[in-house]
Amino acid sequence: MSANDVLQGPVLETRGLTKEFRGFTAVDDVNLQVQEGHIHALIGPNGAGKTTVFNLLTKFLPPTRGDILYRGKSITSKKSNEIAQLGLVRSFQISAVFAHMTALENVRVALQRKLGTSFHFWKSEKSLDHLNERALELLEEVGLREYADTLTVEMPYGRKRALELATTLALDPTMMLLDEPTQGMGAEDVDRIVALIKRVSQGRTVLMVEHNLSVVSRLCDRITVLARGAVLAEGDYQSVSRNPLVREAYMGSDAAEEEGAHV
Ligand SMILES: Nc1ncnc2c1ncn2[C@@H]1O[C@H](COP(=O)(O)OP(=O)(O)OP(=O)(O)O)[C@@H](O)[C@H]1O
Repeated sequence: MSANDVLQGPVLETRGLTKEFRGFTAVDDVNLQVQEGHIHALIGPNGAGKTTVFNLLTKFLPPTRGDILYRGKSITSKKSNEIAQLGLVRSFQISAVFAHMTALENVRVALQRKLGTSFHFWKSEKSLDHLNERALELLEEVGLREYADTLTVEMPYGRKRALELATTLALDPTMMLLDEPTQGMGAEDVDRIVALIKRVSQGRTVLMVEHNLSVVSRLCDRITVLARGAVLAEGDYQSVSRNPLVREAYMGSDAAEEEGAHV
């Protein structure tokens, strides 16, 4: 295989990815391929294994079997921080954003985390200015410039989720893993986040777990449907939503009810 073949392959790939919890197979021989530049959704009814796949991809959990490849190289035995350094970054949950710091301070902390190792960096006033500039740029990018000095605890929920994206972008990801980015949002916030994800995904690859199928239909190039830990179907929104197996798997589940509510 030439170097070119590697670059043209999927950005992120799993081969036979399996996770068992005391004999219960939560993720069952999953072969996932995420192509460069795509927004790829991982969907499926409750308990399908989506969160477990995410936890495996970001090394929160070790797999029982199988391999994970990023840009053609195995990352199966790497740690969370090591894969973040490779550019594969999971969005932080709100709980990881400091409630009693301002939006600007939170983004600055994320930027510092990225630069963390270079202590000498902090000795220069100039570099601190630069950090503030970059933090403001990131807030601008997610439409939060006016919230720069607002305490995070006082921000509306939808804006906190946007801040979460800004702190993710601070780590300079080439690929972002977004865990239910529109969860718990009203329609207006959902629209704003959809537009935001569209914008920040330019030049990047995104894999997202998302229950809201309207969001998936508007954003995603490709969709993988999980059911009972295994891949049930894969394709674009049209083909997946017409698939009788997918319809059956969603029938009677909470996700089907959500679909009704959102589509
Ligand atoms: N640490 C664990 N120990 C035992 N079983 C687990 C553990 N984590 C997940 N499971 C089980 O694995 C299955 C898949 O769970 P997972 O949370 O990955 O599904 P999901 O698709 O993300 O569901 P949801 O949409 O409800 O968040 C479930 O049956 C769950 O009970």
